[in-house]
Amino acid sequence: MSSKVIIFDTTLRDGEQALQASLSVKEKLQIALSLEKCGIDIIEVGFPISSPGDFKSVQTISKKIKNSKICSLARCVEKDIEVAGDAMSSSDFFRIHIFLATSTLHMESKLRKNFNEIIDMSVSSVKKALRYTDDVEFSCEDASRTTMDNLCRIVEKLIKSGVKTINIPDTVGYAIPNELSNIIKNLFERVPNIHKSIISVHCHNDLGMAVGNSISAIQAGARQIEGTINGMGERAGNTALEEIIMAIKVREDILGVSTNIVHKEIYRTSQIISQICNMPIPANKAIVGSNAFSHSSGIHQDGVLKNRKNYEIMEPNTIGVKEVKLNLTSRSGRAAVKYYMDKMGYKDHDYDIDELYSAFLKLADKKGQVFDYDLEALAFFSKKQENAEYFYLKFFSVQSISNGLSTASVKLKCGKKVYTESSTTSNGPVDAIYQALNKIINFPITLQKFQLVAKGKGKDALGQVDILVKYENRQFHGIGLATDIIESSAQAMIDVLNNIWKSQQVNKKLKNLKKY
Ligand SMILES: CC(=O)SCCNC(=O)CCNC(=O)[C@H](O)C(C)(C)COP(=O)(O)OP(=O)(O)OC[C@H]1O[C@@H](n2cnc3c(N)ncnc32)[C@H](O)[C@@H]1OP(=O)(O)O
Ligand SMILES: CC(C)C(=O)C(=O)O
Ligand SMILES: [Mg+2]
Repeated sequence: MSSKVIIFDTTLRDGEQALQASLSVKEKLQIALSLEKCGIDIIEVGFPISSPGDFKSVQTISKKIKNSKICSLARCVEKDIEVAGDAMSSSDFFRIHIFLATSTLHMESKLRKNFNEIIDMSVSSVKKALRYTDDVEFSCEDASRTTMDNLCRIVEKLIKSGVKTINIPDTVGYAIPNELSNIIKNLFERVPNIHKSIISVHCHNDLGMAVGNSISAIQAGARQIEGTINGMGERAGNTALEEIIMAIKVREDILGVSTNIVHKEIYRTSQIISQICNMPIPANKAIVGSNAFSHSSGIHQDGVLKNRKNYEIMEPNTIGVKEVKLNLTSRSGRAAVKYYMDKMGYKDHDYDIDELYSAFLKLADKKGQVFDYDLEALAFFSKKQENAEYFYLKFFSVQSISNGLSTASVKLKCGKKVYTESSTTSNGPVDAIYQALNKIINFPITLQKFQLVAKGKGKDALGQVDILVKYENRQFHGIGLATDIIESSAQAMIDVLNNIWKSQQVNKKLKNLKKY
């Protein structure tokens, strides 16, 4: 049996079924290109009979993708198979994926057919598909609720009729790991021609077991895993491919298999797909969540700083994550505070760690998250200076008109003086207000992240804006909270400006100290 597991991605088909609005041709192509770069073996790009738009995207993607195999879905319906073959005709090698339900429940109450009719429909559809390609996959939909006798019977017939890949879907996410691996083992034991095909599984996550089920299927002999990036898909989603891929890599000692994936592309691919599909990734999502490689509690941070392996089972840069984050919160200890001070170039004798740590705890309890520049301010500012905000927004007004132009005016208090400026742009009111502020401050800053979330429900919910800005090779965070989202955007920028200003004052103070 091969030690390679084929990775079959269905983000553009099963994943897209979960979206509130279908993707455009351009968006689908962008996703397909990133999956190809990630080394995905087979990309299921659509279900071309379902709409002219889907046909067009399958056609477009088929012309562009060269290093992954393209695949399209079809029912056991002649027209579906014909349309799938036509849509992919410009690809040098492609797969047609046919499916038909085999469980008694689906046969009786959905398809209204008996099992003999199901076998006939399946075998004749395979024959039709073989006219377009020699690579035909067949899925016995709802296989995990199909009787073992029926499953063995139909699988044998399908392999005989030329199917190269037999897929065993857990369509409704009902199976548990031991059960799915028994189904695969039974197929290997009871179907005489089973070794002429590759056995695949396609799991759904209704009970949160899609990845566990897929892994147990690999252990029982499955050599193709179907799933989606970030686990997107019908209802609770599909097997999250990034989790399977990394489980295979990290637990090679037990699983003894590998994939063709370019691991360093995983994080990037996940981010692209999340953004295009407008499906945010939960912070605690395995592998690709923003917390997956960050450490928050003091004991873990201390352990990681002594030896990363204490709390990291894989290196973040394996999947393309550049930085491990140690969050500075009131759960952090001295080790993390010292780590950030070291990182900024301060030596132990520059500050008193016990004093700094107790000031840090007070600030962390008040502010939630603390950043490196906050530590600097705590270590080198007097109490009075530390709490003083240098910049303060006294007034703003914004006008957006339908030809696309936005004008913003601001009145900003800078220390003891007040300045007024305005700016007009075609990039919307937030950009207009940011430009007006920067006309006054004139800091060479680059906005790296802008995130707006509603805190609460309804029209009067508070809008929280979090921004990340780069200034002279350092990153500064800012938060703004107001019911008016333009105001919260402006407040977030002013928070950043105050943080930069404080850090400049620390630098000035340290330079002056060095003179003596
Ligand atoms: C488990 C899965 O994920 S399967 C894939 C699910 N994906 C989708 O359904 C997305 C795309 N679907 C569509 O665009 C449409 O449903 C279409 C174009 C496929 C069909 O549209 P319609 O012809 O209007 O049929 P509708 O969706 O209402 O019903 C599905 C029909 O397909 C039949 N059918 C379902 N599966 C199969 C199959 N594998 N082979 C043959 N017929 C099937 C159903 O029995 C039903 O037939 P009926 O109308 O004679 O009762
Ligand atoms: C079409 C098949 C493979 C499917 O998506 C399922 O059974 O979940
Ligand atoms: Mg599915």
